[in-house]
Amino acid sequence: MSTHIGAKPGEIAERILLPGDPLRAKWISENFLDDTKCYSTVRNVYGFTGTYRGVPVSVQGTGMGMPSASIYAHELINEYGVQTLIRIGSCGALSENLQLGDVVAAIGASTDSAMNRQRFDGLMDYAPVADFGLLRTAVDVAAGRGVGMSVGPVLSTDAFYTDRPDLYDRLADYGVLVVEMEAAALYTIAARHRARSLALLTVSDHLRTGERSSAEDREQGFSQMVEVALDTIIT
Ligand SMILES: O=P(O)(O)O[C@H]1O[C@H](CO)[C@@H](O)[C@H]1O
Ligand SMILES: O=c1cc[nH]c(=O)[nH]1
Repeated sequence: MSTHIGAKPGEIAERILLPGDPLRAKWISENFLDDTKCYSTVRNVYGFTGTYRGVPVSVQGTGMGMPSASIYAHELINEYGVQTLIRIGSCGALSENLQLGDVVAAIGASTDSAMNRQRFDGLMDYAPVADFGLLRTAVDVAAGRGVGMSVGPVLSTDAFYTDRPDLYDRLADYGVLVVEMEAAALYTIAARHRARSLALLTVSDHLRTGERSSAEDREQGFSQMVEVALDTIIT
């Protein structure tokens, strides 16, 4: 058992999906994986291992925000030997070209978080990016499934509720498609420890139109993204 995960050695697969919402992890384990076992209920942030098309795959909730997601990414890689991590999250659209339910693959993640500023002594702006091989596979898988997945940069923010929407507008001017709260930390930690990571996101809110998905949709409405993530992670 690590500090925040209750699994015994060997109970977590080398391939893992990472939703923020622990109940999304449970829904995925019940509806997409076979032979599942819950390996952790610590803090009610559930983790499960099962198989997908015969390949062992785990799914672990990470909570909301980069400090929480960083703890899970760090312990999964360093204490359980996880090598491939795909975040499957919800996000808010900044681009007018996106609609609720659209899937986005994050090629890179800008951030307002101080975590990497501290990591590099405030002297460097590190550019957190997706693993190219995983991204390429996800693009192929989405195309094969007829899922119109957008690929582009995202914002990983510390604040779900922002006082500075003008800065979101400016980032959108620079091509940032959506806002979420974890990808930058996941990409940074995976790179640091030589693991592979990718963030796939489904648009749950639209910051231009004000549309919002229900809590139930955020928990159980992301089948297309989950299927793309699972086909990608076993390839
Ligand atoms: O749906 P999840 O994966 O939690 O992701 C998004 O939803 C949460 C905010 O509602 C943040 O964690 C954000 O990144
Ligand atoms: O607007 C949104 C929606 C989901 N997640 C976010 O971080 N922001």
